[in-house]
Amino acid sequence: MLKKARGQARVTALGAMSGTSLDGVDAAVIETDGVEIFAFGPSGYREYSSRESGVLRAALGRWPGEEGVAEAAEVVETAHVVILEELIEGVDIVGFHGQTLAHDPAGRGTHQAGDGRVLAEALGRPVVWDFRTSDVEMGGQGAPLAPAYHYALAKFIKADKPLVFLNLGGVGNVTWIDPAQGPEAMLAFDTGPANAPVNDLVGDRLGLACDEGGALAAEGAVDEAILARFAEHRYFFKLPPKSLDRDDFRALSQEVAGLSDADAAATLTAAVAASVALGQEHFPAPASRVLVTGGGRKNPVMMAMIAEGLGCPVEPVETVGLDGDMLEAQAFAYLAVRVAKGLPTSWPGTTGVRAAVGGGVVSKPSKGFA
Ligand SMILES: Nc1ncnc2c1ncn2[C@@H]1O[C@H](COP(=O)(O)OP(=O)(O)OP(=O)(O)O)[C@@H](O)[C@H]1O
Ligand SMILES: CC(=O)N[C@H]1[C@@H]2OC[C@@H](O2)[C@@H](O)[C@@H]1O[C@H](C)C(=O)O
Repeated sequence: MLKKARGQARVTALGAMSGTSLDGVDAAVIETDGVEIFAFGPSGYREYSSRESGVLRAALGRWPGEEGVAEAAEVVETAHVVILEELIEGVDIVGFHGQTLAHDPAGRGTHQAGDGRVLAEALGRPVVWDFRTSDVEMGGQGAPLAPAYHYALAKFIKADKPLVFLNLGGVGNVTWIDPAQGPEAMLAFDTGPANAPVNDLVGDRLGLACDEGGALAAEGAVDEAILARFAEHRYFFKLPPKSLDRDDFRALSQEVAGLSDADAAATLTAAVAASVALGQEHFPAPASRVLVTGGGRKNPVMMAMIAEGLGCPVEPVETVGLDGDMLEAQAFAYLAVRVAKGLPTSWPGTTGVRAAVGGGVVSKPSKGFA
């Protein structure tokens, strides 16, 4: 049902994100006209079982048609239907990101597992999906896409000075925003690895899902020689926009293989902070603050190391009343509405695309939802 607000069609949108941490599906409702955010609605989380995350992990780096991909897509679709059905009441449109299995914008493209048509049928709602492909086809990186939403959030919190949103998921990404200018003035890019290498380390060595509270890293010493070599990686010298695949920094994980558990965790955590510090060199002007979203904001060791490398306050998005667990799911709800309205979802400054583009495919259920 469409409601009228401030002369614009106000849409209730449900977004879902299955991130590079491979831990589960976040889903969240927002109300928006595709420009302004009017309200935040309910949200939910569906964790992947160890079997499911194993299926996804086994399909990492694979492309459509390759072994294990159909099974991964089924896992993604099934998990999404479970959590989205819980939140679907009153929802007009769904934004479905899917699970990135491979990302190679300069080569084979970008691959998110999960078919939006399956979800449209199961949920009886229009589903917007495949958000990244057309951006890549138009010369963009296909990522990050959250900047459009970050811009709306900057307006929502009434920011008046340049600020940065930093997402610490499996991979890190930043959006630099000058609220005095339009979205085309944003600069966004993936900073480097975030939680994925730490998760892989503690998973492989200790059977843990993550370094809870950064406790292991806190006990260790950073290997400065490994960190210095990491900072020489050619990625950091590339001008943004630029993006990463989950495992593009495999060499770093191999380098810490000879360290103790604690020293390896400390070094991988310091590498996250070093990438953010190197990233800030690219900002068009200094940021007044960095607002952190994603699971890494719950790691105080990671947060302290990042703050040390930046010259401004580094705070979780909760400081300004936002939900850092659901922000990306909200972003795909917001992007779905933008796609449905023919508004751009990325710009030359956010993905390097040749011109502002609205990516995404809209799939409608075969049986009537107007
Ligand atoms: N309490 C905590 N202590 C330490 N780390 C944590 C904590 N909570 C979450 N994390 C880290 O955050 C990760 C989840 O982050 P998030 O949900 O933002 O990732 P994602 O959405 O999968 O990733 P992406 O943004 O790359 O798509 C966990 O896998 C873990 O590494
Ligand atoms: C290809 C892909 O899925 N990239 C993700 C990943 O996870 C974080 C970072 O790398 C970011 O570029 C992106 O996700 C967020 C939601 C984005 O597009 O903004």
